[in-house]
Amino acid sequence: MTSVTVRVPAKVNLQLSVGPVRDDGYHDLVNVFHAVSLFDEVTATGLPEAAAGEDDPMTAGGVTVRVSVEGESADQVPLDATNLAVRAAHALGARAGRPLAVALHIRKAIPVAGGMAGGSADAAAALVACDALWGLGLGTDELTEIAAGLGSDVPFALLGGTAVGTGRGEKLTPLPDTGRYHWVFALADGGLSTAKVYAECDLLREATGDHPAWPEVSARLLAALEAGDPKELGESLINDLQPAAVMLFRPLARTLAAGRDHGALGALVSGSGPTCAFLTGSPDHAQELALALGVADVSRATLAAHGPVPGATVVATTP
Ligand SMILES: C[C@](O)(CO)[C@H](O)COP(=O)(O)OP(=O)(O)OC[C@H]1O[C@@H](n2ccc(N)nc2=O)[C@H](O)[C@@H]1O
Ligand SMILES: Nc1ncnc2c1ncn2[C@@H]1O[C@H](COP(=O)(O)OP(=O)(O)OP(=O)(O)O)[C@@H](O)[C@H]1O
Repeated sequence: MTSVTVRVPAKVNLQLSVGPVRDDGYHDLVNVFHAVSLFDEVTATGLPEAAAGEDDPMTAGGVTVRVSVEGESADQVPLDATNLAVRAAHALGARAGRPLAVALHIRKAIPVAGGMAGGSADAAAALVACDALWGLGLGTDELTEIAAGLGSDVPFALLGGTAVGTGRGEKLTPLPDTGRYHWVFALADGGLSTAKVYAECDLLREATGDHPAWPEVSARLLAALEAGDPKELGESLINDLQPAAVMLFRPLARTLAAGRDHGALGALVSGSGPTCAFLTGSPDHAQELALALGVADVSRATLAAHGPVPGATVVATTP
């Protein structure tokens, strides 16, 4: 094979309950992930191994990676070895034990630094694409282990669907697919740093003397998912990071209010934000809400999407 293309979804968090800070600086979570039909694509193309050279900043452990990006906010995506897809290829290639070289091309549709795990998605896609390109044949367990080392959200981007994440979000239990949910996402002008939003959450809790309880999965949310009931689901959505995201990005309060005023069944900040997510009852309802939010001028752009959808999947190969 000379090239492999993988499609990978964005996520929204149906429940993000943030527990106490751990000794390693991360927070224990209950994180109900939901993959939605907003996709990045990563194409991995083999390069002659002669491209590899240890003095090249894009070479690590005998693996040389080139990266290019097009699409949504492509200018904000790093093109050096900090790119999460590059880090994924380096981590995977290290398991091959032979010199390798690959070009990664990323087509972005997931907003950058938007709380929808776009970088994590690209890392997961790069793992799947390079595993196929290099014929490594690593199993799900091994890929998931490498994914968890790259970031807390990366294992879910491999899995997709709807799943409960515990630990720092990397330990996953899939939930059965019982419904199809129609979402509208309001994209913000700018991004938020995930680490800063967690830090702000800690500060707010300190200021209010609010000690977080050990997080537990919401029984109401699980029942809503089991019943496939969007109205119940809308009323069960939880994001403990929302107050912190709104504090750091004040216009979000207006965006969320506009969604509720225009009939969303549920409205919340997606993960660490600043994208806002609105649950609707049907594709038509989603289109109407997207239009109304556009007219209200409370976001940079609106996108309709549905979930759940599968995780990182090979969509094309070139022999
Ligand atoms: C907000 C979420 O997107 C919700 O799914 C995730 O919890 C963040 O996942 P991610 O972007 O993959 O985050 P990582 O790259 O693992 O960590 C980035 C930073 O977020 C904070 N972080 C992340 C996950 C976690 N359980 N506790 C944390 O405190 C830490 O400051 C960490 O340094
Ligand atoms: N492939 C990539 N795509 C987007 N951003 C990347 C990528 N690799 C590294 N980054 C860096 O990571 C930062 C966070 O980007 P990302 O789009 O993953 O944020 P996010 O969606 O808020 O993350 P999460 O929801 O997982 O917390 C960006 O500001 C960018 O500098």
